[in-house]
Amino acid sequence: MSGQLELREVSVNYGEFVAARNVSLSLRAGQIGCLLGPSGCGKTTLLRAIAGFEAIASGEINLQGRRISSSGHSVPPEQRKVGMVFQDFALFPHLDVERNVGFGLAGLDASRRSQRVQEMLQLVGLAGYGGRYPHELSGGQQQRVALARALAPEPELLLLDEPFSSLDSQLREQLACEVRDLLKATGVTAVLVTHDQHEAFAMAEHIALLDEGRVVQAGTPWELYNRPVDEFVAGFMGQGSVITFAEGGSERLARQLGLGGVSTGAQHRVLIRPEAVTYSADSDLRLTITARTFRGSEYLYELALEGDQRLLCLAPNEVDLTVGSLLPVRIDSTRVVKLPH
Ligand SMILES: Nc1ncnc2c1ncn2[C@@H]1O[C@H](COP(=O)(O)OP(=O)(O)OP(=O)(O)O)[C@@H](O)[C@H]1O
Repeated sequence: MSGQLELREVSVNYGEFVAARNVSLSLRAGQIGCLLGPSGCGKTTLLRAIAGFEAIASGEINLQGRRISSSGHSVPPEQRKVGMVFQDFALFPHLDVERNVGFGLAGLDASRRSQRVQEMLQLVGLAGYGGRYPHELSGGQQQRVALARALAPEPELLLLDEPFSSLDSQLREQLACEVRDLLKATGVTAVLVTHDQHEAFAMAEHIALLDEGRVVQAGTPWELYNRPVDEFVAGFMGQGSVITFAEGGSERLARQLGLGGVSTGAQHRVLIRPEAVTYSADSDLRLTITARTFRGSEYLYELALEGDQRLLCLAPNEVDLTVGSLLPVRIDSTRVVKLPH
């Protein structure tokens, strides 16, 4: 049922404007990929190109080894075996849940269709809801119906366009995990579009981070978080401090932080995530607290370094110190990432 997806050097233009430039992405059958990036970076454009709603200017898109898009050639959307789930669910308001889910099953006879609809409702945890109308469901339930409708015709590929962004944040994370498990259970290949790195982390096995139409870095969530290729990736994937070690003054700061081995003498920058900085009562490294935020189980402390630089530290909430006092910390140098110039 599921297909291997390959985008090879795909560019999409709107007139003179290049919305996606030489984008490559490769997903194995059954893998969940993610196009991640800030607003306007070209995510939806690429998803629409994969679905067949947007022509591509160059490159090619292959699904299950079959070329579905290249410059001047495009298999129509309805022949691509691609299912879609949208941000606003896009359910038919005048159809009940059963008829919404069965919408793409016109080719099946009535009993087979009804059986498939029930299977799908069971799969998404909505057995017994078939007679309800969309307005009688919560947002999370509506999105599950949308998912059931998209999966019912057994697509080779499922495309999800910001599927959780209209839901509140707690439900979003819960549903993202549920949907990942569900997709893995069905074995369908999927591409998620989102601007939210937590959603990407919760669902995707492979992420392509885009900026201004280009892939800046592609890899596993772990690689993008822990081994960002530049400051944009580092900042987009999570909190952290980018510390500059200036030429000349670098040795002192590096020694102060216990990062002598990381320092090279020449000017360079490193990324230090908050979890690499731990509260350690007996540490000689004591830094002034400039701000703190309560995070429930932890405080996020902002600490002053020389040259107006800041370091972030996540400390357990029993470490309850006020702004202006000194926080003793240790930095795990193995988790410090050297950034390119
Ligand atoms: N039909 C169109 N005609 C001209 N330009 C367009 C068209 N659709 C999108 N664009 C432009 O292409 C760029 C990429 O848009 P796209 O919708 O793919 O971004 P996105 O990453 O999905 O953004 P968002 O997260 O805000 O939905 C934007 O600069 C947008 O203004």
